[in-house]
Amino acid sequence: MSDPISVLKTHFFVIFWENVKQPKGAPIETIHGNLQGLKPSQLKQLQRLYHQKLPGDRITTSEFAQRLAGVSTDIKEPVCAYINRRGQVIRVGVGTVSQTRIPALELPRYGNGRLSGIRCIATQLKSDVPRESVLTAMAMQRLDVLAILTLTGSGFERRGGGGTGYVKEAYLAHLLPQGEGENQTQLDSPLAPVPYYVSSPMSLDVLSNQDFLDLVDGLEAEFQREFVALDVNSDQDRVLLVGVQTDKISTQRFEEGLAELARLVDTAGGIVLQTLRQKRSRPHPQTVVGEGKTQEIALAAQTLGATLIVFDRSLSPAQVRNLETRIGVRVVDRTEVILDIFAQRAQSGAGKLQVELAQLEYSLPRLTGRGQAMSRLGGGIGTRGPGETKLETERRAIQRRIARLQQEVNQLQAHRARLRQRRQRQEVPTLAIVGYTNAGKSTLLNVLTASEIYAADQLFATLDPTSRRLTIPDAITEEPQNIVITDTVGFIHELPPALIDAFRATLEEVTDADALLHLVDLSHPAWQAQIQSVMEILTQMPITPGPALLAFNKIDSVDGETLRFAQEEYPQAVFISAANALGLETLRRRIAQLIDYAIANQ
Ligand SMILES: Nc1nc2c(ncn2[C@@H]2O[C@H](COP(=O)(O)OP(=O)(O)OP(=O)(O)O)[C@@H](O)[C@H]2O)c(=O)[nH]1
Ligand SMILES: [Mg+2]
Repeated sequence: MSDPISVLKTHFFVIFWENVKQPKGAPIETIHGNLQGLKPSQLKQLQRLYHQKLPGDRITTSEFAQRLAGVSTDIKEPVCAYINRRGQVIRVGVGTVSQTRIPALELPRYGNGRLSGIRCIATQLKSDVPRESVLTAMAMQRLDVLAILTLTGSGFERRGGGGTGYVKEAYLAHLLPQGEGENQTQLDSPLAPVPYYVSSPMSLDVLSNQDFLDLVDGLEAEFQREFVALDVNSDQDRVLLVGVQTDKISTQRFEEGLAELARLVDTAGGIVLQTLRQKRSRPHPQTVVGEGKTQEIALAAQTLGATLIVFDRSLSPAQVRNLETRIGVRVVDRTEVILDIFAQRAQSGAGKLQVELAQLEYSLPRLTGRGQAMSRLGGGIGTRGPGETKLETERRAIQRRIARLQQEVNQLQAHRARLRQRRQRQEVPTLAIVGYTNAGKSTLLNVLTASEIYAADQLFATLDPTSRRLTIPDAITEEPQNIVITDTVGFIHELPPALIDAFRATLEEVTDADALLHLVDLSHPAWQAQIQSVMEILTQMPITPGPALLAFNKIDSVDGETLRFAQEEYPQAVFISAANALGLETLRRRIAQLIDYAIANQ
């Protein structure tokens, strides 16, 4: 249970379980697509396609193609047959390739080093060149090949059985490897068209004499080579970011949010392959983005071999489920990425405790939500079973664990309170450094107190508060006096509530301090929004913290204009560079004045 990921795994197992249980009772010879108006005899004919077995080394035989074209001509609808590498027909559907395609979650997951191992033979009523949507459907399924048969409109049954004359011509289509060098550009650009090959029309004879194995082996070797060239580290998540810009948010703010999300993913150890954006007046209730965008994400995930989709906003459990079903890749929101970073960073027992609590609190309503969604569908056959029971047990186990962890956090809180009380009895004033993550708080504490606590160009480098003694000249007498200065966990825009709750023992170091030093990274393009976020989080704290001094850091990498602007806007602030020890004497003096003021006004 110490591994919080196991909770999520169970969660995903449940999703998967529900998806596979349905086909169980259904007949194997299901005909997919629109069956309206079909006669029983026509349905039989379609079902008989399942009895065909094709040779493994041919795309199709003439006989199979004619039979498929015959049914299609009879029902005046396109028909698709999907065939695996063993030559078995695994799916038959009435409609185009995009209408009959295999749902993402039912596709074997080969990653983009391989094709899906399934080919499709499809009929097309008109003789036109295959349409874009058909080729997109091919790419989304990573089909081995797609053969499209155009129809003559008539034909006849031979005396010995089997039809002839139904197929007019054939097109052969398949995905193409990207070619060297192009990969890189595709990663940064908005979704480049997926490269594919479409033959000119050929006779059915030529198509059925093509060597299928040769073609597919050649393609896969090429895909594999490119995949290896991408230097894919199997431990790292390959990530697509998805941003939804609603009316409420400016383009600049939206882009800053996406840039921060990319850094979060990077810090968590993922590789961002591509960012997809959509403008909507409000998120789609079921899938956040619209149907077209969902398809685009699925296609990009298939082509780029993504293993994770990260959304820039909170997702409801139902939205996650809907998206995962459509895209076929794990979907998480921003909060989960932040929780994951915290889980990786937590070093001390207290830190680990708080992270686990936060993760459980985040996942609990999601498990519950799932239970409610299932019961809303009504009880009865097929709804009972290990899924629901397991979920209930799991939920209760998590609740018990949360209660126990909360108790431990309470003890931690009491312990920290006793430490602070002892300091207060000795009447040592306390100062807490707060600020947006990566502002330079730990670096400042190090340079002020000659310490060596961990500071790094990462988000959430610090999780546990660290206190050090700092000697500063008294504001009036200039006599050296000791205060305690505490480095704290960084804040972030829209801090997940589960984190605020779980880290309250740590955050109390902030609320209990005599005064605050609010450090701002002036070199960050979004520094103003970051000040705003920190202020908002501070006002949400149960106890209002003491007076605060604003300090702008990293002035060494700030242009003159920004510096002048900030000085005009915040004339009371201090301007420093912690890394280059600039402005520290002024800072010490101002801290002394602040402490003096805070004590006098208590
Ligand atoms: N250029 C410049 N970089 C700085 C300065 N101060 C800190 N940094 C860099 O900023 C990065 C973040 O510093 P930290 O001290 O870890 O920041 P923090 O606020 O403690 O961050 P978290 O603990 O992650 O919230 C590090 O790479 C520092 O080297 C500065 O004055 N100038
Ligand atoms: Mg830090």
